[in-house]
Amino acid sequence: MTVSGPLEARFGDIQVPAEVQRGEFTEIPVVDLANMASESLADRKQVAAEIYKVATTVGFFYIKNHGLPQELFDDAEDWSRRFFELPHEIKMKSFCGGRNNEFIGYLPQAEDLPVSAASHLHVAAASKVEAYALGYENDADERKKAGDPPPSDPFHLHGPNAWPSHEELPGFQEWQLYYYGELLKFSHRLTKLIALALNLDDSAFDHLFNSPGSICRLMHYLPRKVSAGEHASIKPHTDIDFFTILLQGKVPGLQVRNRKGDWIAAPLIPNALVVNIGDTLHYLTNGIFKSTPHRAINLTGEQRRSIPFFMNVDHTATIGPMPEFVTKQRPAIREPFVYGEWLRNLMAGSN
Ligand SMILES: O=C(O)CCC(=O)C(=O)O
Ligand SMILES: [Fe+2]
Repeated sequence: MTVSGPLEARFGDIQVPAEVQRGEFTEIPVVDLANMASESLADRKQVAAEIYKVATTVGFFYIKNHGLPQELFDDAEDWSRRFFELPHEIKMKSFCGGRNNEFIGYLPQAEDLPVSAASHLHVAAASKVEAYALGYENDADERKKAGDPPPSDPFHLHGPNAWPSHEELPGFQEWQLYYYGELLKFSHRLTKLIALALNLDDSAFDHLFNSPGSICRLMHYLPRKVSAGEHASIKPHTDIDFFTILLQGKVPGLQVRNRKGDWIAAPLIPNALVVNIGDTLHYLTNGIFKSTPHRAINLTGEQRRSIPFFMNVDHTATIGPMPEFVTKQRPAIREPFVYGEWLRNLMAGSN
């Protein structure tokens, strides 16, 4: 792995206005990925340079010409609608509470949460928002063959996924695995572009994604009236993952906070997806890539269906500032930690 030239110099070189370099952006930039799969390394590096620019300043960007077919996303919205239209009792059969990995399964809106649910679920549940999340399975990973052993799981964070049965929603499981698999494949390619953006070998992150803890989440925001002083549907947060690829669907609602504290709306751009850098990549790059706070709010009077795909590293991966990004001027921002252990603590509410 090599980094050519001091990073501070690279950072200083980027052609963006000073206020954007300070994180005071007023819109979410768009990166054109048309050359992502070019045979020419120079072409790929040009796209990577764009990513470097936006990941070090805004931390959020749209991707267009990503090569994923619109049909994939139209189908996804349709399946999401069908899932959330199921009766409450059926959705509750996949309830995330009390499972090994409480990030997986169905999380009802706060109003419908069982009183007995653990307190951290009450914190996570939002008013007028329900969600359903799928975790990693070999079956969704094109690199795995039939008979391959399941991922090693020392932290008991992998599966099993919670599905509505074939009778309850025929075709849903198959679609979920397919969609997850397509997003996982694409995300792998994006990790390579990100490695290039950081002047690393494009395989530099491959070892972190053998059986990744990635999660595909269907989200359903019901229409709601927000009275004075009330806040967003999904509260301000940063994502804890490597990066997130978000399908906003047909209804906007995402807002991103700049470093002045202004909330910048992320409008819908046809056929574009939103990517944001998560805390894991922020730590790996020793803070060079920004994990930016955001929230979502649905004030349209319509139902909103978004689908974030959280690209996570392996639960067994050790995460910490890579030596390439640690200098005397930029000391390590945190100690290395094991990702799955950190998630476990998060679930226990102690991080
Ligand atoms: O629904 C959205 O637009 C964003 C959701 C989000 O930020 C999240 O689930 O982490
Ligand atoms: Fe998020």
